[in-house]
Amino acid sequence: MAVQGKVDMLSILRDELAYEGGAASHVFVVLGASGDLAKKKIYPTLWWLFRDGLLPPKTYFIGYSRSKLTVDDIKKKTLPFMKVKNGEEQKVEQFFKINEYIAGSYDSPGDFSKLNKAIEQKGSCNRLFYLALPPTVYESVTLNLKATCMSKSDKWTRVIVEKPFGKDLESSNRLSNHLSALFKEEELYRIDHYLGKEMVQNLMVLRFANRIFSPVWNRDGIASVVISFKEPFGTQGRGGYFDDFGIIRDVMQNHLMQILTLVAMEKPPTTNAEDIRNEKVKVLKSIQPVDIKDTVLGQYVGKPGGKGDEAQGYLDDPTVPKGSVTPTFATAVLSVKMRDGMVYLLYLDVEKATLNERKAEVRIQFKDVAGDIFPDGRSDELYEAWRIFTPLLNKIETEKPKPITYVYGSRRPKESDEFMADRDFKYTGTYRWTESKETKAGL
Ligand SMILES: NC(=O)C1=CN([C@@H]2O[C@H](COP(=O)(O)OP(=O)(O)OC[C@H]3O[C@@H](n4cnc5c(N)ncnc54)[C@H](OP(=O)(O)O)[C@@H]3O)[C@@H](O)[C@H]2O)C=CC1
Ligand SMILES: O=C1O[C@H](COP(=O)(O)O)[C@@H](O)[C@H](O)[C@H]1O
Repeated sequence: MAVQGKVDMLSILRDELAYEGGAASHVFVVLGASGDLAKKKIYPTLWWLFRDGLLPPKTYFIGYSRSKLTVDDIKKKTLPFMKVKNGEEQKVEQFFKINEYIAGSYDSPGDFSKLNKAIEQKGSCNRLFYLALPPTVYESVTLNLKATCMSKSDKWTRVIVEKPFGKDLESSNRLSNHLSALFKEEELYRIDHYLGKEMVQNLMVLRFANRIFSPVWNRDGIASVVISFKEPFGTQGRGGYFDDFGIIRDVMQNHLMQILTLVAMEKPPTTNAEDIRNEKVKVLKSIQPVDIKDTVLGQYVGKPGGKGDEAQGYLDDPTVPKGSVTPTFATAVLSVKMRDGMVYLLYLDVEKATLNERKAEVRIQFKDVAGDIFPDGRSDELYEAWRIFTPLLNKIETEKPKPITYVYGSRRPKESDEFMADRDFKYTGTYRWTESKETKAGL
């Protein structure tokens, strides 16, 4: 799980570059430059930093992956995600001028030497390597980086690895050992970009800095919590990574667990990263492994008659192996038993290609209050409002009375004024149909 405080690329670059005073050269290498993360998040973020003048003057970008591409190909892929405004076209050109692309494999020392030569051409520089890659290649890539691409002399190297950190407990431990044998802790960043999201960061403030929620956020107040993630699009060519991992590893084990810990943890003594981490770990230790009987798994199929992406089921994505049973949907129920006896029931719900809206949501179900005056749980307002109108609506349905007519966009029909006048209706301050009536009502 990511270290709190080292959350997104923006903060990494700000932290790392600040103490250089902008004097040194920097080379940012995107490994997996041909992929989805690179085009949707990494290149756009680099562009925004460049556009807003947040990078040191001598900064260069190198994309690296196996696909035979050019900088122009990268530009075409990522432009739709860069949110370029009118008048910024020239700046975009300048941005791509400081980009390079190198095709190479993830296990060839020769290809990493090529990459190193390209970096060396920028002179003595600090180096950041962002692994926008499936975790299956982290070991070979980092071995090659260590052997061939580290900064020389007084310059530093940073290696940034993405979630999921491993594929299961064993491979995660192995990866930890592998990375710590190669790099110092200060050279390593483990990223979970959900920690950088404003709403996620606000969860602690919501819980621990106000009087509304703190008193009810306990075993007496909360019945259950539902944490959901829904996306309106499918894998869109990410089968090379996704099919090996599936939705539980992709989103549930990391993004949703980070949210879960922030929802369920006790108040930390301070907002210091270690204190928060310790509280989160206590929550995680209180959760039993998820049982298959408490889980529902699914995989999306194309929508009959749907257009474009909608028509494409998971198995129709050409990057997904035929007959794959990898889940793209999962719901799981967990229970967290805290030391004070507090029990949360947690529903985790992750879905790709489901709604036509995108959402990540935490829903808290509070317990019923004692002495509930609405014992049958019926929404009484709704019930009464329908009770009042249903006989009328039924009558209209059966008798079909002829409606009076009125002209589109005109004032209300004259007949209705007469109808109201017949009843000696007292107009009140809210009546707004005609100027004369408004005046009469004293508005
Ligand atoms: N996409 C997203 O929105 C986000 C993704 N991430 C993380 O980023 C990482 C990469 O994800 P993403 O970019 O979506 O995945 P992609 O499937 O797009 O993979 C990235 C690149 O890796 C190479 N690749 C793909 N599959 C394999 C494979 N089996 N073996 C070797 N190389 C492969 C491909 O490049 P080539 O063939 O050219 O070498 C591909 O372009 C993952 O760890 C993911 O969890 C994190 C946050 C968001
Ligand atoms: O890590 C990932 O996150 C994205 C969703 O993140 P968002 O910030 O774009 O909402 C998800 O699409 C992807 O599958 C997963 O790898």
